[in-house]
Amino acid sequence: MAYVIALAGKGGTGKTSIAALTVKYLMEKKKKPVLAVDADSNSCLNDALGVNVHATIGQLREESLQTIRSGADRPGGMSMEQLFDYQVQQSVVEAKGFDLMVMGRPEGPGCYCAANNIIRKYTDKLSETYSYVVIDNEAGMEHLSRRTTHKVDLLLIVSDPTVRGVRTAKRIDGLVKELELDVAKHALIINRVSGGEGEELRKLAEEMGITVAGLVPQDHQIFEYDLQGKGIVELPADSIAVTALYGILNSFSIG
Ligand SMILES: Nc1ncnc2c1ncn2[C@@H]1O[C@H](COP(=O)(O)OP(=O)(O)OP(=O)(O)O)[C@@H](O)[C@H]1O
Repeated sequence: MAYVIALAGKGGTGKTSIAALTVKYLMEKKKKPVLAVDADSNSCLNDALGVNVHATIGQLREESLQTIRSGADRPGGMSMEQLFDYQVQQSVVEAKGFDLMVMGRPEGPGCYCAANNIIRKYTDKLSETYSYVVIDNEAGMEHLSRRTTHKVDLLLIVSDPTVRGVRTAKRIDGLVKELELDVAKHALIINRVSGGEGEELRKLAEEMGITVAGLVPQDHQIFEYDLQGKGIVELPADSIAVTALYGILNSFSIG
């Protein structure tokens, strides 16, 4: 069974960037198959990973529904479920060192939940094939209550370096307990820290009863890579964000 790391946090905190750098860490340090799952319809994990996506779960679901409605023949007489399983396997982007599955932007009533259920089912199914799964979750908290991520070894909650950010993180932290989610460990990363505020926010978070995993600094190289359209998985080892995050991840005993 894979070791599952999920990322949560409100939009714009750098959750997707931390997810991509976590994939980079696992590829470099563990050298075993990694599955990245973009379960956030608003984020672009593929850009951070520097790969193109040809089909999302949302699109595949739409296509399958159309096949059912049109009564068209299915290849090899496959059942609808077999066809969809096959398509999902085909949609997984195979990159150097990791694979990627994307939820996309499901349209129409009920589609969001359906796509979420599909992604959950396939994450479970595929987690038997991979040693590590990294899930970039929906921004905000409602996804946790939908239990997109039901077996999670490590949940990293990402906050920006603001008091409001830490308070939002506290709400997410509280939900983990309240909803009795299947999360073995959870901790906060304060991202984009550029000065003394990081330590003050760490203190505030700890006073609120949140476990702080560590601080990741504001890194100009991330901006440069974004500007050049390069995936941040290519960041060099001397990147200050990479160094800080690797230190944080080393502190967890990731199997
Ligand atoms: N440590 C960092 N240093 C510099 N820039 C960063 C850092 N972390 C993230 N960023 C930048 O902040 C912006 C938001 O990051 P990202 O897209 O990862 O956030 P997000 O929380 O996933 O947001 P959303 O859910 O809206 O996509 C991006 O432009 C990203 O390049």
